[in-house]
Amino acid sequence: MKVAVIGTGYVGITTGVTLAYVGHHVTCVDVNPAKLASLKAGKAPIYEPGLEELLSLAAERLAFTDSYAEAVPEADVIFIAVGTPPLPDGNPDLQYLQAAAAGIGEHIGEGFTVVVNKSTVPIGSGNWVDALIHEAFATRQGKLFQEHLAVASNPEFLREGSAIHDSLYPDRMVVGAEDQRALEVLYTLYRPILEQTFTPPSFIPRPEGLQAVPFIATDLTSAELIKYSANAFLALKISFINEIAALAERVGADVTQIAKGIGLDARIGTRFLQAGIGWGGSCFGKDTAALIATAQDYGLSMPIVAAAREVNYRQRERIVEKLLAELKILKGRTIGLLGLAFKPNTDDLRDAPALDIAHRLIERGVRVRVHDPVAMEKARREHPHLALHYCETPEEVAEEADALVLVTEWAMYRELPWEEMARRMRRAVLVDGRNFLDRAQMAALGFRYVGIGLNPLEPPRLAAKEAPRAVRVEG
Ligand SMILES: NC(=O)c1ccc[n+]([C@@H]2O[C@H](COP(=O)([O-])OP(=O)(O)OC[C@H]3O[C@@H](n4cnc5c(N)ncnc54)[C@H](O)[C@@H]3O)[C@@H](O)[C@H]2O)c1
Ligand SMILES: O=c1ccn([C@@H]2O[C@H](COP(=O)(O)OP(=O)(O)O[C@H]3O[C@H](CO)[C@@H](O)[C@H](O)[C@H]3O)[C@@H](O)[C@H]2O)c(=O)[nH]1
Repeated sequence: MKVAVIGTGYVGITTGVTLAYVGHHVTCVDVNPAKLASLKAGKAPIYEPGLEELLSLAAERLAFTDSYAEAVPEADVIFIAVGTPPLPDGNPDLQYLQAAAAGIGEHIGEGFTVVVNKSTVPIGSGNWVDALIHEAFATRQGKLFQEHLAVASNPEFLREGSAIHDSLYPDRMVVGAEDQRALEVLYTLYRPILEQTFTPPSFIPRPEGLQAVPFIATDLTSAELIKYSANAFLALKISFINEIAALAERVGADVTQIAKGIGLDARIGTRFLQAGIGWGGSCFGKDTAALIATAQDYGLSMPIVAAAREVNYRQRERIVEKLLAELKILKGRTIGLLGLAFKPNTDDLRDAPALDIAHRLIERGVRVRVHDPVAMEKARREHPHLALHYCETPEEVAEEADALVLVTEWAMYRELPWEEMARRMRRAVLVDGRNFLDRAQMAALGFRYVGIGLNPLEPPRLAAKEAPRAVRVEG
């Protein structure tokens, strides 16, 4: 099929590249000339594992342009994947969506076209996009008949850092539409993924046992609300375990044991119960705020979602409190942050806890040294006024530091020469904001190790002779 993708951010470029990889002809449109130049040169404009390799494998079926006139008229399916960043009142800024819909309306072709909203948008946006396309078309050449256009919602659930994996092997595919033809076109478009008939790229293998992806066909409004509900639920799962972590610390329990103890109940599930600094990134904060704002428009409050936000943002201040408890005075101290990106395997800094914590420390008179394996250049560019001391290596961050905070659990931080790091520091205080490192090992190396919700005592272990009777879960 011929596909156009409007917007080549994390979602747009992943959608474009994976659809081209499974056999479709895709033209990606963006208004950012730097992104287009990079993509045309075969370079990924973002750090996303596997993206550049897939760009190269699918190159002959991919084109990049800033022209709607080039991409839209011939397309059978047009995806909208522009940003919907938050406004100060929590509502998403829809100006990019509006511009995309207008651009599509001005250039849409004569054949039947499905316009698919992949951006995360407020309830009712599908109908709004439909109206905008008709309006823009009308200014050009009169009435656009309903038989030429169907608008669908196809929310995206990919995670940054594993975007290609999540797009090739999604847990489910959700499509909402009022027009059955749209559902059929999208089923056909996604068939290679739904039925897993494509040959997996060697560097992102198919998960064992995956044979087919559930296809959820629903109405537009439900599809839009599914996206917000999924993100809100995941966000509150993390906030829940962080709330328990705070209590665990007070009573001398261990949150990692609690997460395991509740998570193995299949109704709860072990994933997204990792206590720590809390969530950041471009989606959870924005989407929980948007859900609350939408509910308000309909005269409802969302106390559970609001509480999840409150708990989350409190976690960042708790790091400062832990540093204060260790160092007593913060003014004049040097503190090193390991990791800037909001999670590993991405260079995304949107709502990154590291930047927020750095800001809070600088306000209290701390000198902040930072390291991140991929996000430093972006941080310099996007936050020129934040007075950070960027270090080329983690060892440099440790130099004369009064404390280190591990903010992002990059795999490389496990392998650091921690003994040497401790020697370089003025005080070997280590706040592990992700409970990522081996606390016993760190203590043995001379660190004062502070985690999130951890019992400083090692838990007792079952004697080995008891093991054969039951499945042992340890670690
Ligand atoms: N990032 C994620 O992990 C993720 C996952 C699921 C859903 N989403 C949702 O998907 C949407 C896109 O998110 P993102 O992170 O990819 O955004 P992004 O900011 O990375 O990318 C948006 C792109 O759209 C381009 N753009 C803006 N206006 C345009 C226009 N009029 N025409 C063409 N291009 C235009 C921008 O230049 C940019 O390249 C958002 O609604 C987001 O909530 C994001
Ligand atoms: O147990 C956990 C799991 C995650 N996090 C944090 O939560 C944030 C979000 O992580 P993750 O969900 O892996 O990354 P995103 O790329 O933000 O993906 C989320 O947001 C996307 C945008 O809407 C959705 O598409 C995805 O399904 C949804 O997982 C990060 O700061 C993580 O450090 C935790 O603190 N504890």
